[in-house]
Amino acid sequence: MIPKYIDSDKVRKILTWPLVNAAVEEALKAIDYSELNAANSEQSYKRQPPRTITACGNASQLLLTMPGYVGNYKALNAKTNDQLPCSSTLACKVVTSFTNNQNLQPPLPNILANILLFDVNTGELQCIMEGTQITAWRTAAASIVATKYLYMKRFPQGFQTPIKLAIIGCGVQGQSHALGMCATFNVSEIYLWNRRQSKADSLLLLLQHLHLNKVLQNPTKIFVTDTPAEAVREAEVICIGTYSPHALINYDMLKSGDVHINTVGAGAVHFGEVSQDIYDNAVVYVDSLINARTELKDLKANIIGEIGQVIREGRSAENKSLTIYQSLGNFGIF
Ligand SMILES: NC(=O)C1=CN([C@@H]2O[C@H](COP(=O)(O)OP(=O)(O)OC[C@H]3O[C@@H](n4cnc5c(N)ncnc54)[C@H](OP(=O)(O)O)[C@@H]3O)[C@@H](O)[C@H]2O)C=CC1
Ligand SMILES: O=C([O-])C1=[NH+]CCC1
Repeated sequence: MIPKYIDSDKVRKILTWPLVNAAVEEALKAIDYSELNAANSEQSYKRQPPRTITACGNASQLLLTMPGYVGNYKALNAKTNDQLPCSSTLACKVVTSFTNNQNLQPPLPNILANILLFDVNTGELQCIMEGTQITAWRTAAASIVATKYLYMKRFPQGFQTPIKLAIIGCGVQGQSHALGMCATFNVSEIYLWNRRQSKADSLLLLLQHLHLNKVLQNPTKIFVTDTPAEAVREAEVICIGTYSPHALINYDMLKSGDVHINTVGAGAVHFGEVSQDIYDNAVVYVDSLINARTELKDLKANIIGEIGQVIREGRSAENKSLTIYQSLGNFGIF
């Protein structure tokens, strides 16, 4: 059987922020470190082993494999909301992170992804889905869900609470975080910083265009800053996604009071964009403890647990004004 190929145009057409946010919230909720092997033939269950990271030549060229299995789940028909028959999904996301791609002529994304879907009865490969955009949207959506549960829940207005947002790094991740956050929350001000300012300027123009065309509804004041410190000075929510090998923000730069940080980048080592003194003053939540155990083993931080547990138990984040969502990635299924 020749597997079906779903290209990036087809994938892009079905992505909307409400859809992706809801799917990612479900996926985060389903990650449960404590029940990893609780398979039961009657109930829905999942298996998501740790991902593998293979250096291909040097540490700036990586191959990541992210398998996942969900057994016996009942999805809803997106149009009618009717329950579909019970099904199972076996998938593996395969990602490359080659940090020189942006310098090629023409440039390629540094992060490229494909998602493989298999027949659950025979193991045959059924479908290859272009996953580069899904990765950009999914990662931002996970930060959005983390912001909703770790930050927005602190305020009586909840979702409608106006926020001042900082985007540190305006590459693929910075852009998807800016767009997703503005589409989901009431962002009153957004501060953009990028090492090469031209990318921050382009993101400013894109956001202005989307506001003008009413794709983004809430009015947002948009600023490009000269330094990361200026970008975060007023910010209540900070999204940082770069390949920087050293910290770009430290504790003294942050405003006092409630602040939430989504840190998604840093390349081969999945932390380090944020200084040690920020971790010293924060509580940290992750997407997947099983990956954190290896990938964050050198991070000195108060890691409370998985964001999925906060969602499942409906509890608030620890009573601390500074929270961090440390995003590693890894959804074989989404
Ligand atoms: N947690 C997760 O699930 C995921 C994490 N990631 C991670 O997010 C990060 C960004 O990925 P992506 O947006 O796709 O990559 P891009 O190549 O699109 O963007 C990279 C960004 O990093 C900046 N940058 C690179 N080196 C430095 C440096 N030394 N100091 C400051 N800024 C720097 C670039 O600035 P400039 O434009 O000036 O070069 C650019 O803004 C990576 O670390 C990647 O591994 C990606 C996908 C999923
Ligand atoms: O989950 C993911 O797709 C990735 N995490 C780090 C780089 C890509």
